[in-house]
Amino acid sequence: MNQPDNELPVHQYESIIDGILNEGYGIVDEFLSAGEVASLAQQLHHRRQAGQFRVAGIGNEQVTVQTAIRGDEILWIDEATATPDEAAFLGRVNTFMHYVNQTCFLGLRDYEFHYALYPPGTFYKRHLDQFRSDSRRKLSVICYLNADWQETDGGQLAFYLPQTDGSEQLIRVNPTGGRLVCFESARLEHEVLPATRDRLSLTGWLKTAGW
Ligand SMILES: O=C(O)CCC(=O)C(=O)O
Ligand SMILES: [Fe+2]
Repeated sequence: MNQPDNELPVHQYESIIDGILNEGYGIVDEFLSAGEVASLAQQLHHRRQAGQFRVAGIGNEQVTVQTAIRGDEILWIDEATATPDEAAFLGRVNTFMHYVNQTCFLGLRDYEFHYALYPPGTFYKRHLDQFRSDSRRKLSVICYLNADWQETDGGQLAFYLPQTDGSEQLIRVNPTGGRLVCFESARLEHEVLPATRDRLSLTGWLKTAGW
């Protein structure tokens, strides 16, 4: 998955940044190839079968589990125990983060990522990703690991885009394998709709330094 500098997918980075600036969110397809999606999905399942996943919580410390708000199971990726594919994914995100810093001056320094699996019927109600006590989260990044996702499978990511007249526009994005979605963590309210099959992703945040 490592790419030499002269082959960086700069066009992908540019279209993500353009999307965030112009629409409030950026999307690129094929951030990961079908083969990469398949191997990361396999590693997710392997780790889940090994009992490494936990029901996700709400808030910084992930202490409160409230399935009426969110029903996904997650596993934070630890660089020390990452598989080569996981490390390569993080390396790619790191390259994107540095590109964003050079072009947008956001001062991003760090990132954190977890696998997420939403079993059928589970969801994540409308929310913002930046918690009161952690303003370091600047950009939310989600990369989907679902082969052959169909519209009828549900599980869309819904964005609530504020309009100048005070109304909201609802945008629905399918969690198509290989697709990467990125938006400002403090600004864009969003929701995960229930699906009829397992919904897999790598979700994370690009963060500034400090507290
Ligand atoms: O999986 C998604 O599409 C979004 C997940 C999300 O909103 C979150 O984990 O905060
Ligand atoms: Fe979120």
